[in-house]
Amino acid sequence: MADPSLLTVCALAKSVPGPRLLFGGLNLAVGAGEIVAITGESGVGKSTLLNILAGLDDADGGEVAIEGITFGGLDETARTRLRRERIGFVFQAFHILPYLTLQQNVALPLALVSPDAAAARVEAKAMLAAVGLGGRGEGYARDLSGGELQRVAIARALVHRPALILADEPTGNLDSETALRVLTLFADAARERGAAAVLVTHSDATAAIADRVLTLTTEGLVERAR
Ligand SMILES: Nc1ncnc2c1ncn2[C@@H]1O[C@H](COP(=O)(O)OP(=O)(O)OP(=O)(O)O)[C@@H](O)[C@H]1O
Repeated sequence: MADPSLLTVCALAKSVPGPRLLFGGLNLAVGAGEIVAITGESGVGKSTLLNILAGLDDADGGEVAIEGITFGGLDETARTRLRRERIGFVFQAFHILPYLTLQQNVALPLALVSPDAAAARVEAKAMLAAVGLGGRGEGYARDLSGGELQRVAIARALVHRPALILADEPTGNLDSETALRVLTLFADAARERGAAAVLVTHSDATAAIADRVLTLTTEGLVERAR
């Protein structure tokens, strides 16, 4: 049985201007080593939920705790630090910085928490190779396809071995073989070093590596029979 304390979400509520309720009374517990997939119709609020879990957006009510630490009790500096050190985030729009090389982009999470630039370079290089982009580290985002950018984003989210991985449609731009390759990285992070992962997805292959598949509704997350 997984330890339910890595990510706990209690009575979370969020509305957007309209006003329209995206969700209310949302509860979730994700243990170390557990992978949860979240599905739901377009516009239902999956990306908004992920942003709240990462402390990038505020809920209207409820609480999110990572390893027992609630975002609500932290100032902006402490929030940023928790996010940098403990979370790896794959954004739907990737957000690869155009003025840094790909290797520098991937090394960024390490550079922000450790002064050892040489070690960060080595780890970034290895991570790029792991997503099938070995030898491309000196290139820039402008030269990459959507699927390649997505893989750089995944390498950057995993390089600092975060306790919590949050990924928004992480295989949306990938062919099935490449998708399987990156999904193995998520699965390895969970099984080998006890990371917890929340993956927003429409893909059956991604749902297949998850321990639970949940559907987002206005009443919260509903477990899907498998
Ligand atoms: N700041 C905002 N102002 C108004 N509406 C917003 C705001 N932020 C989000 N929304 C709306 O909230 C809804 C949920 O958006 P969100 O991106 O979370 O959905 P999603 O489930 O991830 O969708 P998709 O699967 O298409 O990516 C959308 O209808 C969006 O237009």
